[in-house]
Amino acid sequence: MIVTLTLNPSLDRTIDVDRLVQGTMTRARSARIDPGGKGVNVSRALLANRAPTVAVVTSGGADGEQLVRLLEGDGIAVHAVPVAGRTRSNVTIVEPDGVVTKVNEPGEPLSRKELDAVADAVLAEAEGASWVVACGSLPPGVPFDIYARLCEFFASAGVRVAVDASGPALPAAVGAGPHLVKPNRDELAEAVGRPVASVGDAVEAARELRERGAGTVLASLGADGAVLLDEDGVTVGTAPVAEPRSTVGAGDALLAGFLAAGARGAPALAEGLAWGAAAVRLPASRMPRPDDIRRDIVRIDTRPDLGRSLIA
Ligand SMILES: Nc1ncnc2c1ncn2[C@@H]1O[C@H](COP(=O)(O)OP(=O)(O)O)[C@@H](O)[C@H]1O
Ligand SMILES: O=P(O)(O)OC[C@H]1O[C@](O)(COP(=O)(O)O)[C@@H](O)[C@@H]1O
Repeated sequence: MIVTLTLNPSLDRTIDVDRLVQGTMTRARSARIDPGGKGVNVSRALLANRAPTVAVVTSGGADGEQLVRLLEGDGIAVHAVPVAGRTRSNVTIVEPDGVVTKVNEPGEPLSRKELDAVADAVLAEAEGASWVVACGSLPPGVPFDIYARLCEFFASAGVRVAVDASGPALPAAVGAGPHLVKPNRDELAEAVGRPVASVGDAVEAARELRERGAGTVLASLGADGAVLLDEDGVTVGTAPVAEPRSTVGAGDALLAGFLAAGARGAPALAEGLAWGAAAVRLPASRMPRPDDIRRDIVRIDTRPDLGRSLIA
């Protein structure tokens, strides 16, 4: 069982337009709503591939109720913690040439009591779980070391913790010794305070995060695939997609595939890459099902070309 935690979930609104011109009124061609937030997406991808999971989410107002309804409608086990603040909406605007514009709301603050209720929910669900996966941005005012505290707590309880965080929450969590972190290229660069322009830069940055406390670093590099650094060493992989449709949630699909496949070494990296590539071929934040996943396109390299520049 994999428990995901999304403190700042969302209703993901994807709007297709012919052309977006800033400062003008644009009529949409179509629109859809998906349940969103990084942990939520990890649970959606796991369930779509019949891996047992439960999603712990906060839920506020009518939008929070809709989020829970959508998840339950998909058959996902949800542990919703009611909160006073409204669940946010994140908007993705897609143009026919694939240009994507995203606006993520900050979300609303959580009270001390609400945070305690979330902690109780995670604790209850984590009984007997293989992983707790804490993902996504933190609502305003939530302490940046909350994921770090989660790592420290579960280290003594014997449950592995994976963290997908940005900003100061990532280095704080790394220092608390998580079993796994999944930064993307920007998050990796911010965490080490230098640019990541090549595969070698990504490997060096991942190495630094391991030295600071992370057990495994799964660094996602968009179209350049991913770098895995764990106790077995460095593995780099790619899974090219000729015509990407939507990269929203691709990192979440990568992480879900990696965890579902055992979270270790080249086989898990290959599975994660296959799920990530499948997500990129699907519209909006649709998570891949078994029929969408092609493992034949994955290329794994245990002796990577460290000098290879990443796509700008
Ligand atoms: N344009 C793309 N072509 C092929 N695969 C992609 C593309 N963008 C993302 N992916 C896949 O999705 C994974 C996650 O994407 P990335 O953008 O790094 O993460 P995040 O969504 O967390 O920002 C990548 O490691 C890769 O496997
Ligand atoms: O918590 P954040 O960083 O605002 O991100 C939330 C957004 O991330 C997503 O989970 C997409 O994830 P990716 O960043 O992997 O594309 C959306 O469903 C959601 O709207």
